[in-house]
Amino acid sequence: MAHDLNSRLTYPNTPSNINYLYDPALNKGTAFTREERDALGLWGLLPPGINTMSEQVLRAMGNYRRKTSDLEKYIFLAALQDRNQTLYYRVLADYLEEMMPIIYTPTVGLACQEYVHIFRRPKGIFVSSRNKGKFSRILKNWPNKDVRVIVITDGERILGLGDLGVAGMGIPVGKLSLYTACAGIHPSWCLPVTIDVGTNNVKLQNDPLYFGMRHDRIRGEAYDSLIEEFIMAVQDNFHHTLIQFEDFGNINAFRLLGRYRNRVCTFNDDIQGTASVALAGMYAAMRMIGGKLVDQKILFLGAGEAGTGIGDLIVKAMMDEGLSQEEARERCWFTDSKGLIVKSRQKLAAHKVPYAHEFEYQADFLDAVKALKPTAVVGVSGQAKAFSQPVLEEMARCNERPLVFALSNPTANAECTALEAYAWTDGRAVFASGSPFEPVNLRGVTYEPGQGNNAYIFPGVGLGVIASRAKHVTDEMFMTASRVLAGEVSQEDFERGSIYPPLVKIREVSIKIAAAVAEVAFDQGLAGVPRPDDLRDFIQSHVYEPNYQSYV
Ligand SMILES: NC(=O)C1=CN([C@@H]2O[C@H](COP(=O)(O)OP(=O)(O)OC[C@H]3O[C@@H](n4cnc5c(N)ncnc54)[C@H](OP(=O)(O)O)[C@@H]3O)[C@@H](O)[C@H]2O)C=CC1
Ligand SMILES: CC(=O)C(=O)O
Ligand SMILES: [Mg+2]
Repeated sequence: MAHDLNSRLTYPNTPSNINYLYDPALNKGTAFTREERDALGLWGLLPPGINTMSEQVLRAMGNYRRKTSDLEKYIFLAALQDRNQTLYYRVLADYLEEMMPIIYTPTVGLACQEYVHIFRRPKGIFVSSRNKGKFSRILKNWPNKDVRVIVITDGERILGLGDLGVAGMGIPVGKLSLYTACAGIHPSWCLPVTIDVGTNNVKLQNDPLYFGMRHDRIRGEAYDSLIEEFIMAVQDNFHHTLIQFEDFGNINAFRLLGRYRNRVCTFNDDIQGTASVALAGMYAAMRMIGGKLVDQKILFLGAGEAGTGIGDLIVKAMMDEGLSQEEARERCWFTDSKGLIVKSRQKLAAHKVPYAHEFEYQADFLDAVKALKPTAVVGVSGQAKAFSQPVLEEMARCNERPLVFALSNPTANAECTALEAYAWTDGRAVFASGSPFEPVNLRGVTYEPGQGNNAYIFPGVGLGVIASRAKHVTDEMFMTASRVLAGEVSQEDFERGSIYPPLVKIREVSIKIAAAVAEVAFDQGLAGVPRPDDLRDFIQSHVYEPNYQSYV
């Protein structure tokens, strides 16, 4: 008997009637039609009335808005995704602006911090040090065989929140929701992965509810061999799968990008996606206030993945505009936790070395601003409030329109708020932030700053790469994405104070980015399919719309 029960519980090749209700990819809930209820044997398992999807959206939104905290809203949406995937993506598509701060930064950060306490059902694949040698077999446990994009984290640098171990899984899950919501990548093509190599977060290790590996982080060769095993397991199991590295610590991120970028189809979102969205912001800012990229002097607070990633792409973009590499690097300055990066500093990490200029060392950021008089400050340090009133006042003193990008996430880690950026620069700052801020009203003027977040980039780049079956992801693709994104910012956006298009346009923008990225793949000889006559139609043919399929 027990055997019979177990075999019934095993997922059959042909879904049984109950699978149509309990498999989120199949479920339509009260929207199953009469004909489907007849054909699938669903009468009696549902209330007799039949709802349209619009009615279901209305119900979902009512329930969502009744939740009194953002974390509760997150849990509601996660449960909806587990229950009825199509409806989940429909409400995201219809209410993206309202839901983005819940499924993504800032609330996803809180959800990761609370992950082991709010956990209901697993999403994605977990591989750990315990499974060494078995990664390929584990990937075979994933029910979808046609996986086109993986977002993987090892949980070491989750937003600006540090090491969250296996609880970092909320990030790949959230990023892949955006792949579908913002670029229409089919949900069944998406696989979130956490590689659990331990955690150095003592609080988590001591939390009785923690369900990750309770040892310190594996480092060195042992770590590298786990990553290598995973990359090879992906090649064994799937074909043409894009692997996005997300929120790895920089102790590993740069090395892994260097090792894999020309071997498989991969990119690091924090290094390259962030670079692309920041460069787009710079291009758009130049359109907004006039001026040339090559005339900017940019001072970064933070010289890690995001910071030097942005620096490296801006250098490439300045070289495109005629500067030598050396001249371009001289326009980018960095401070890290030890102060201004200058030639005299000893033992700099490799990613910082190109930006160690001959200059007097400054320990303090304000002193660095005073000494260098930058046209732009870019915050990618995870340090809340580091763009203090004196810093912003100094920027406003030296610049008619200072560029102030507070890109650190989540909101509580932003280098300054939107209100601070405008208030301390007499409303003259060109401001963007990694996490969203409410519109600011200052002396009768309303500012609606844009979100300088890689979410504007990775879905479109991913779609272009997937559709063209590109072998590798190149810097030219990210630069192209920056140009397309900047070109989508309208005069109306500038007038409300934004250097990014509104989120309601993100799907349309992502599709344009995808077409341009695919074009680069064809031009660079990296595409794995023949060049289509109409790239736009070709991309569109890969786009999933969250509508119910008919089962009869
Ligand atoms: N808006 C967006 O799209 C994105 C935003 N981010 C955000 O950027 C932040 C950093 O991410 P990432 O670059 O990957 O992280 P890293 O850990 O790679 O880099 C952080 C950098 O900040 C520096 N830093 C730390 N404390 C201070 C301080 N007190 N003063 C000056 N610098 C300091 C570190 O210095 P040191 O080198 O000395 O340790 C390091 O250079 C995070 O908050 C993340 O959420 C990241 C990716 C995308
Ligand atoms: C947005 C993002 O990727 C980060 O903050 O890490
Ligand atoms: Mg990230």
